[in-house]
This record gives sequence, structure tokens and C-alpha cells, in this order.
Amino acid sequence: MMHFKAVIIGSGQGGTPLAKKLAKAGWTTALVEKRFIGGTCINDGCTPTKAMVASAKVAYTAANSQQWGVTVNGYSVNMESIVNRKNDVVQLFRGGSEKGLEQVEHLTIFHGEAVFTGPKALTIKLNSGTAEDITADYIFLDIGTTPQIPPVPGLEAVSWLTSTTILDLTTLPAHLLIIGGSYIALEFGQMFRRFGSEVSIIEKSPHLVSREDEDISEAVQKMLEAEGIRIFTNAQVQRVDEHSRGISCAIKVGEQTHTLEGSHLLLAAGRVPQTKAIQLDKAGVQTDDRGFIKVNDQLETNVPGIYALGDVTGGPAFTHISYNDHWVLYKNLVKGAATSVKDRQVPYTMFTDPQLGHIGLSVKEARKKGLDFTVCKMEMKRVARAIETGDTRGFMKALVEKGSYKILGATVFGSEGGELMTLLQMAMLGGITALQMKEMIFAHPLYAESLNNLFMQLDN
Ligand SMILES: Cc1cc2nc3c(=O)[nH]c(=O)nc-3n(C[C@H](O)[C@H](O)[C@H](O)COP(=O)(O)OP(=O)(O)OC[C@H]3O[C@@H](n4cnc5c(N)ncnc54)[C@H](O)[C@@H]3O)c2cc1C
Ligand SMILES: NC(=O)c1ccc[n+]([C@@H]2O[C@H](COP(=O)([O-])OP(=O)(O)OC[C@H]3O[C@@H](n4cnc5c(N)ncnc54)[C@H](O)[C@@H]3O)[C@@H](O)[C@H]2O)c1
Repeated sequence: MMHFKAVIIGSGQGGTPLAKKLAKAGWTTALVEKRFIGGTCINDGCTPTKAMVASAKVAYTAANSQQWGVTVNGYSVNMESIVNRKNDVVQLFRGGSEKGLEQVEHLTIFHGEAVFTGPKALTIKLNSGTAEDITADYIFLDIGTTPQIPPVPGLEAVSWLTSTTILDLTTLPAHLLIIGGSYIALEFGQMFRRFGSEVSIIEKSPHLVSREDEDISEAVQKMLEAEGIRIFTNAQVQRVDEHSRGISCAIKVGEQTHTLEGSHLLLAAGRVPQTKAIQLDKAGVQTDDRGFIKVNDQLETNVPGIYALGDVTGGPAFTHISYNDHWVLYKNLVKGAATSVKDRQVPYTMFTDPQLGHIGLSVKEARKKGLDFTVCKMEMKRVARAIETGDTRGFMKALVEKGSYKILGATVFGSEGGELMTLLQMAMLGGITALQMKEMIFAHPLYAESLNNLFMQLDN
């Protein structure tokens, strides 16, 4: 039986850099991956979707080129080429990760599925068909999530797509029905609309991206509807059926029922942790009622020496959070620090076009906390750069604490919304106040200079 100081299960955005750092620190380390090196982000998530979003943007620009005084004499979308380009980008990232791991001393990579056999013992069902039993002093679970299949009557007899399988679709859906109305649904919905599909989005909550303030959800909905996407919120899916013409989906919105007829169905109703197959009970590791692994602020589970990181902890499901988790673990265990995940910044960007970037508190969260604040809000049509480049959709807003002028949170829904949000994030981290940003010198005519104007409305 092989013994390691550390075993990392899952090669996601936390697991891979952690494995490299622990091995470089001299720990005998093993990394176990049952599928592709790089995990969800590289293989099924951020990388492929953002590559395809870029193709969709080109199609949108071609379709609307006259707005910029350019006539495009016809264009066509070639799904096979788009998928090939996406595959090349994924392969580039995956290959880079594999190469990076192979070069590290003290690091053994197992291509197979890890299953607990005891508190610090695992068997690895290798993809080659054999098995390897191992033990370790420290175990790190970076095992991620998979698409949730919602309990919809009739679904068992219907062909459906997930965010993973839709990535390889080389025929364009005539009409894509999407269950869910958050990041995955909206990024794919807009993308396929721009490729030329009819798209209908069915969301059970009263608003799209329902964690956001309502003015944001409404602006996102308006933007998607302007591109011809049909959106049903407050909608209960009652049944789906497949027939010769395609897929029909019966929904109830309030007292009204509708039957939507589509050619393809995408399930974008959230994700579930991959904690069943690994037999956590053999190690005594506790999960919450949804199956996510319970951890403390230093990412340790209830079993000393077993840690979890990334999406499987049930925290914010973003690549940069999984990546930050690896820093917390590395610094605490190797450098003797006492870093915590509590109160860290959680920025995110939804890659619709325009983007939705967010950091810190929303208005509804700030109100809940009883904070005294001003909301500075500005339409993108007042941003010189947006007018020049020809996309004035959206707005930005920031919450500023009264008295201290501290920025409490910000949302930018507009061109380069993610990058603009990041400037506000840095101001928040560095303690730069809204009053300082109001007078800060930014190069003209960047989107950034609009932050002067955003805070101009402050009374001081
Ligand atoms: C369509 C889509 C788009 C996204 N876009 C973005 C985005 O733009 N920005 C962003 O920040 N986030 C995005 N995300 C979320 C992001 O991909 C995840 O937050 C991130 O990948 C989570 O990483 P992780 O480290 O938790 O685990 P994962 O990357 O999910 O890795 C877990 C790995 O563990 C392996 N594994 C599981 N069980 C075992 C086992 N028993 N034995 C061996 N291996 C095992 C799996 O095969 C997998 O490779 C997107 C997600 C999706 C689905
Ligand atoms: N740009 C990004 O950062 C990005 C992009 C994609 C995904 N992600 C991550 O991936 C995770 C999963 O994304 P997601 O969009 O699938 O999940 P989500 O959990 O954010 O949203 C799921 C949506 O589906 C709705 N829903 C659930 N069941 C439904 C049903 N039966 N009928 C109608 N609607 C239903 C929910 O109300 C919710 O709005 C997210 O938490 C996100 O962090 C991030």
C-alpha cells in the first residue's frame, strides 16, 4: 500500500495548484482525477463557454454591423467550426495544466476514481482497469459538482442537454427551451440566440438572476428580450414530452398554462455535489442536507486532517473562490498562517453581453444589515466610451456608506462590466473611498473615467 503525506482528490482550480505547491514544499503528494485534468472550469465550464460566447459576439456584431456604418453582405454560423475552436482552446488549457503537473517532483498523478475505504484510506479505481490502495496523513477533497436534474414529470422519457453536453452540439437547435434562469441559462441562452436559435427561458423564481437586486434582474431581462429571447418567470414546469416534432414543455405562470414547443431542452437548474460515489461515510466526513461537505472557516471537515475546497463546500461556486481556497490551505498548513475564508471578497461576473459584474453588498443585503448608505447609479448611456464604441446598454451602481464614504458594494451591468467592477473591488480592498474615486485621475476616454461621474452625485 502506498502512503503519501497529502492526497488531493479532484484536479479543479483549487486542487491542481494545491497539489503543485504541497509537492514543491517537499510533501509526498498524490493527485487523483477520474476525468480530465483541469476539472469543470477548463473542460466544461468557464473556458469552453467563454470561447463560445466570443463566437456569439462576432455573430451579433455581424448581424448589427450597420450600426457602425459597415455593411456585412451575409454571414453564416458554422456550429462545427465554433465547437472545434472551443475544443482547441480547451485542449490548450488542459494540456498546459497536464504539463505543469508532470514537471513537479514528489507529485504522483493517478487517473482514476477515488473511494474512501477508511478514515485516511482510499482505493483508486484506475481508468486503466486496475486499482491502487493508498493512505495519507492529509486528504483534500476538491471533487466539485455536476448538473442538477430537476424533478420534472416526463423528463425520464425526453432527450435533454446539460451545460456539459450542449458544448458539443454541432447542429443549431431550431428552438432551445431552457429550464433555469441564472448564469448558465442566460450565458447559453444569449449565445444560442445569437447563433440563430429561437430561445425560451423558464425560471421558477419571480426574477432572473434572483440573487441580484430587482433593478438588475429587470435590466438583464429587458436586454435579453430585446434580442428576441422569450422569458417566463414565476413559471412552474408541469411536464415535458418528446414527440416527432420535438419537445413540448407545459408550464404554469400564475393561473395561466402555456405549452412551449421546442427542438432541444437544456437543463440549467443548478448543480449538485459529487459526494455520493466517494463514500464519505467510510471516513466519517459530514455533509449538509444537500450533500455539500461541511467545513469550518479554515476549510477543515469534522475529521481532523481531511479538508474540502471549491464548489463541493457549498460556498460561492466560482473558479476564483476554489483557487483562493487553495491559498488558504497552503498558507495555513505549510506557512503556519491562520488565514480564514470568512469575510473574504467574493466578486463575480456573468458573461452575458453586456457583462454583469458584482462585488460586495447588494442593496437588499445592505438594508438587511441596517446600514446607512447612498446608492450612486448611472446609466451606461452617460459613459463617453460606451457611446463611442456603440453599446450603451445597462447601468452601474455603487453603495456608499454615509459619513465614511466607504464603498460597500457595486454592480456594473454594461460593456466591460467585470473589469469596471474589479476597479471598485480594488478600491474596497485598499480602503479608497468614493470621494477619492470621484476626483481620481483616470485616462480619457476609458470606461474607468466614468467612476468620476458615478460618484459625482455624492454631496461632498
Ligand atoms: C457552464 C459553466 C460555466 C461556468 N463559468 C464560470 C465562469 O465564467 N467563472 C467562474 O468563476 N466560474 C464559472 N463556473 C463555475 C466553475 O466552473 C466552478 O466554480 C469551478 O470549476 C469549481 O472548481 P472546483 O475546484 O470546485 O472543482 P471542479 O473543477 O468541479 O473539479 C472537480 C474534479 O474532481 C473530479 N472528481 C470528483 N470526484 C472524484 C473522485 N471520487 N475521484 C477522482 N476525481 C474526482 C472531477 O472529475 C472534477 O474534475 C462555470 C460552471 C459551469 C458549469
Ligand atoms: N460567469 C460565471 O461566473 C458562471 C457561469 C456559469 C455558472 N457559474 C456557476 O455555476 C453554478 C451553477 O449555475 P446555474 O445557473 O445552473 O445554477 P444556479 O443555482 O445559479 O441557478 C439555477 C436556476 O434555476 C432555477 N431553477 C431550479 N429548478 C428549476 C425548475 N424546476 N424550473 C425552473 N427553474 C428552476 C433556480 O431558481 C435558479 O434561478 C452557479 O452557482 C455559478 O456560480 C458561474
